[in-house]
Parts: sequence; structure tokens; C-alpha cells
Amino acid sequence: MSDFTVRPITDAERRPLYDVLQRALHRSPVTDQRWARITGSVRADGKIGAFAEDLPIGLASSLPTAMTVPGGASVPMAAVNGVAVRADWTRRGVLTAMMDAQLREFTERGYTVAGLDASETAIYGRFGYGVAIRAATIDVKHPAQVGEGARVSGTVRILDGDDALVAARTVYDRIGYRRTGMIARPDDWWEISYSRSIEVDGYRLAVHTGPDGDDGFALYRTVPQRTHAEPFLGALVEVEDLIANDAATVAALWQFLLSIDLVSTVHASGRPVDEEVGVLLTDPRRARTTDVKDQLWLRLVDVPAALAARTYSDADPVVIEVHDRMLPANNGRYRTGPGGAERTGATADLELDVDTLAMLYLGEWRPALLALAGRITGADEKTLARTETLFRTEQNPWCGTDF
Ligand SMILES: CC(=O)SCCNC(=O)CCNC(=O)[C@H](O)C(C)(C)COP(=O)(O)OP(=O)(O)OC[C@H]1O[C@@H](n2cnc3c(N)ncnc32)[C@H](O)[C@@H]1OP(=O)(O)O
Repeated sequence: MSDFTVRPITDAERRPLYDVLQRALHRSPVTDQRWARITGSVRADGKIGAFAEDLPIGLASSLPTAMTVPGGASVPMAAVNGVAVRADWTRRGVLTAMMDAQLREFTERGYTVAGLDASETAIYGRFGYGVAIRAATIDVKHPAQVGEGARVSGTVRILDGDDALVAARTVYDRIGYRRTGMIARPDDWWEISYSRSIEVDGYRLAVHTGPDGDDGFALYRTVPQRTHAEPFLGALVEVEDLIANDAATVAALWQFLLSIDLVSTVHASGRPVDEEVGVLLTDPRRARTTDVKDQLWLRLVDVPAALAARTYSDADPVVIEVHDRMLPANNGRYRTGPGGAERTGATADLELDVDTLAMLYLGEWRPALLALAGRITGADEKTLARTETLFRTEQNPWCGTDF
């Protein structure tokens, strides 16, 4: 018998469990002032707690949202956003018990998928999450400037505090989550995460205005780099969020970020892997992609619904056999082709675990590579090529929301 219990939390348990999360992420416990600001958005609903008798020892939170899938439909998604176990209770199965309870809750609530941003890569595969989106870190070193011929226009203004929060929400809602992998940003996420970036971490918002009004923004802060040894070293510009309605607005926001004086480097993480900043510059080598890593770990909670929600390119269907240890209702074979996806009794063309299906689902990974890694079995080269055609997407998926 385990010496802890896992269950939905009450209102009174929110703050102590929020502090379990803060501590696990090496942040200070929340202040009374900050709690007063966010308390309405830190809801008990969607939170699973772990308790040793009355002691709160673990938390797994989620927010309801929706994600755009290939073809443009959006599916109900649980954004898993606050997972922590007290340091004196780790490696005793607390997270495993919370993940199990959470997945059962997601099924009951009718979520098609769940997603998370993993603190470490070794944790979530065992629960059926796979890396469905990768993102790039881009560093631009000064002197760097956007070339004169670049098609950038419009104006940029800087906002702070609540004005920044309101403007970012308004522009995001206006642009929408159009690209595959983007999500609707939940109200509570704006109130907790975005307000922390602005109020606690000192970020400001550069809002771009084009011919039809505000159409993009960059959330950024400047961090001094000067030392006694290097008294003239310029500041670092850290870009946390950059959203725009089209590529020209993305370019205009980069132009603004590169125009800030007394800066040595502009650093942006979580960018789309196809965001080519270098080509905009007079010297392309000033921009470097310094990292490409997992951005979104996706869990297909309802495999039949997920497979049916996206579109497929033109190729003969494949029969995919899916294995799901934690949600056995997903086990089975699915005929997947341009006409859609449905359960079948036919012989499988390929087999995979549900985390690998998540890696395929948004078009991030080539099936041949997944077969090479031993993640797809039973498929010959022709089947893998067919699967690639079916699942291929025109543009790389990108989430862009750090939840
Ligand atoms: C979506 C997000 O919020 S990401 C943020 C996640 N939170 C953090 O990183 C905060 C700091 N860390 C923690 O709070 C905890 O260590 C957690 C939540 C990561 C893990 O909680 P635990 O209760 O220790 O996990 P649990 O005991 O259920 O471990 C399950 C398995 O995962 C493995 N595991 C858990 N954490 C890690 C890790 N950080 N690295 C490698 N393996 C891990 C365990 O070894 C175990 O494997 P086993 O079944 O083969 O023995």
C-alpha cells in the first residue's frame, strides 16, 4: 500500500500546492501580493494533488485549451502546466500516480490531446507523451542590421505592465492560433504566466502596428552584461514571445529588436525552426541557430478522435497498429488515408507506441527516421514512404506558447 494519496484538490489546498511547485522550480514561495493578483486564476479545477496524510507533496495541473492540427481543425487539449513533487518525496512513484489520475481525468473530460513543455526529456515518454514539435534558439550578434531592401513596414510602440498584458492578449486573439501546433491561450495562462513575465521578470511588450492595426508583438527584456573586465559590453536582449500575423511582421519585429541601442546580442528561444533571421540581415552570419530542441510533448488521449481530426495528403492508406499501455481503449488498428482514419480489423502495415504516434501526428518527424530509431516496426521502405506522404505537412508545426 502506498503512503500517499492522489486526488483532485480543494480551494484551500491551492496555495500550499502552488508553493510546492514554486519550490520545485527553485522559485521563492508566492508573496501575499502576488497571490492576491493570481488567486482567481489558480483554480482548483484541473489540479491533481498528492498528499502524505495532510501534507501536500505533489501537484499536476492542467488548463483547458485547443490546438490546431494539420488541415486547420482544432481539437480540445489539456495544457499540462505545473508538475512538481517535493524534493523529499521524489522517486517514490508520486508523479506516476498523478499522471495516471490525470490521464483518466482527461479521458472523462473529452480531451483529444494533452501537451506539455518538459523540464527534462527522460520523464514523460513513459506516460505516452512524444516530442511533437521542436523549436529553435536564435542568437544575433551585433553589429547586425536588417538589409535596406527588406519588405518591412509599420510602427512599433513599447508597453509595460497591464497595458502590455492587455495588448498581447488582444493581438493574439485577433491573429488566432492558425499554424499547426499553435494553441488557444487560456485566460488563466495570461493571468498567471504572462503577468509573471511582466510583473516579476521585467519583460516589456513591443507592439507592431500595420495597415490594419496591431498585428504582432514581441515580449522582451534587456539584461546588462557589463563587467569590470568588459565595461563596454552591450546588454543582452532576451525575447520570450514573438507572435505576428505574417512573415513581414515577424521581420519588422526583428528589425525593432535589432535597433535597440547599447546591445551586444539578441537572444530568442522557442522560435519556429524555419524562421530564417539571417537572410534578412546585411551580414547573414550575424544570426545563428544555437539550439534546436523539444518544444511540445504531445499525448494523444483519444487516438481515434485525434487521427480523424487531421487531414492526410494523397497516398494509399496505411493500417497503423497502436499500443497504449496507460489508456488501453486506444489500442487497435487504424486505417489512415486521404479519406480519414477509422478502426479496422485488417492486418497492420506498421506498429508503434502512442508516444511515437504523437511524434508523427503534427508532421514533425519522418517515419523512416522513427523506424531507424526502432520506434516504428513492421514496415518496409515503401510503407514508410507512403506514411511520410500521408502525414507530411507543408510547414513545420510550431506551438509558440510556453505554458
Ligand atoms: C510539464 C511540467 O510542468 S515539467 C516540470 C516538471 N517538474 C520539475 O521538473 C520540478 C522538479 N522535479 C520534480 O518535481 C520531480 O522530480 C518530478 C515531478 C520530475 C518527478 O516526480 P517523481 O515523483 O520523482 O517521479 P516518479 O517517482 O513517479 O518517477 C517515475 C519514473 O520517472 C523517472 N524520473 C522521474 N523524474 C526524473 C528525472 N528528473 N530524470 C530522469 N528520470 C526521472 C523515475 O526514475 C521513475 O522511473 P522508474 O519508474 O523507471 O523508476
